[in-house]
Amino acid sequence: MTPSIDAATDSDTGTGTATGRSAAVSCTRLAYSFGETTAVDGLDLSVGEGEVFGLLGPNGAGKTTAIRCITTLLPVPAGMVHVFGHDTAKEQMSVRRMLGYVPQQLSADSGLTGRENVALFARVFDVPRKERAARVAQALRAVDLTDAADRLANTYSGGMVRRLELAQALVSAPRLLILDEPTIGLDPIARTSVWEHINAVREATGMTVLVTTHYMDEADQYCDRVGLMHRGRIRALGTPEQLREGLGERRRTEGAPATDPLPTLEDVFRDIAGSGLEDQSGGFRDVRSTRRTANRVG
Ligand SMILES: Nc1ncnc2c1ncn2[C@@H]1O[C@H](COP(=O)(O)OP(=O)(O)OP(=O)(O)O)[C@@H](O)[C@H]1O
Repeated sequence: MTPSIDAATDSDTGTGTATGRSAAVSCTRLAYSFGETTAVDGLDLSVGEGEVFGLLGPNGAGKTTAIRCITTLLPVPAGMVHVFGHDTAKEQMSVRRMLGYVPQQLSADSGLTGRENVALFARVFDVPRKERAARVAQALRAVDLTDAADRLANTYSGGMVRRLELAQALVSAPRLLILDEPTIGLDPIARTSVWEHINAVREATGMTVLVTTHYMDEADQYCDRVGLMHRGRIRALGTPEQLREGLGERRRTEGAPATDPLPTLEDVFRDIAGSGLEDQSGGFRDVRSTRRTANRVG
C-alpha cells in the first residue's frame, strides 16, 4: 500500500525559509495541462491560516489537479504555489512535512487493522519512534476509533474508513489538512460525523483545512470561505453568505422581486458553472468516484 504522500527524496534540505507570507496556501497563476487538456488554467488562490476553505466546482473543474499541485504530488509547470511561504517547487520536503492529505482514492489498507494503518503513516511521516504509539492512539481517539482500532479495516463501515483515513492524515500533526471529497458517498450521519471530527481537531490545534466537496450544504455549513472553480479557475470567491447575497442582489437589479428567497449556494454554483454542471454530472468520472466509495464500504 502506498501512503498518499510518499516519503520523497529531493534536494530540499528542509531548511527552506518561509517568506513571511501569512497565507497557508497561495497559488499564483497556477496552470497544469494533461496533454491537450487544460486542467488548471491560471489559478489564483489564497487560503488564510486557520481557515476552512472549500474548493467547489463541477466534475472536471480542475480541483483535484490543483490540490495535487499544492501537495507536491504533481509538479508546478507554470505559476507558483507556496504553502506557509514555502515554494512547492523548491522545498518539496518542507511542504510535505506540514501537510496531511486525504485523497479521493482509498488510502487505507483493508488487510491491516486501524491502528496498523495509522502506525504505517506515522512511520512514513517520520513521527519520532518514541512518540509513535501515543500519537497513533491520539489520532485514533480524535476520530473516535479507539474501540475499533484493533479490528481489520475491511470490517469498517464507509464512514469509519473515512475517519481512519482522517486519522492517517492527522498522525503527523499537520498545519494544513487537505481533503479531496471527504464525504462523497457517505450517508448524512456519517458525513456529519466526519465534519464534526475535522472541526474538533481544528478547534484544538488551529490547523488550516482545504477541502473539495460537491455537497453545497456542507460547504455552506462548515466552510469559512469558498472558491467556486470552473474550467481551471476560481470564478467566485467569498464567504457562503457573501456569495448567496451577491447573487440575490444581482437578481434584484435584474428585476427579481425583493420577496424572492435568498439564493442557495447551489444556485450560486449553477449560476457560475452553468451548463457545465448539467453536461458533466452523472458521467464516467462521477460513476468512478461513487464506485471508489462503494469499494471502500464493501
Ligand atoms: N491523469 C489524467 N490524464 C488526463 N486528463 C486528466 C487526468 N486527470 C484529470 N484530467 C482532466 O483534467 C481536467 C480536470 O480534472 P480534475 O480531476 O482536476 O477535476 P475535478 O474538479 O477534481 O473533478 P472531480 O470533481 O470529478 O474530481 C478534466 O478535464 C480531466 O478529465
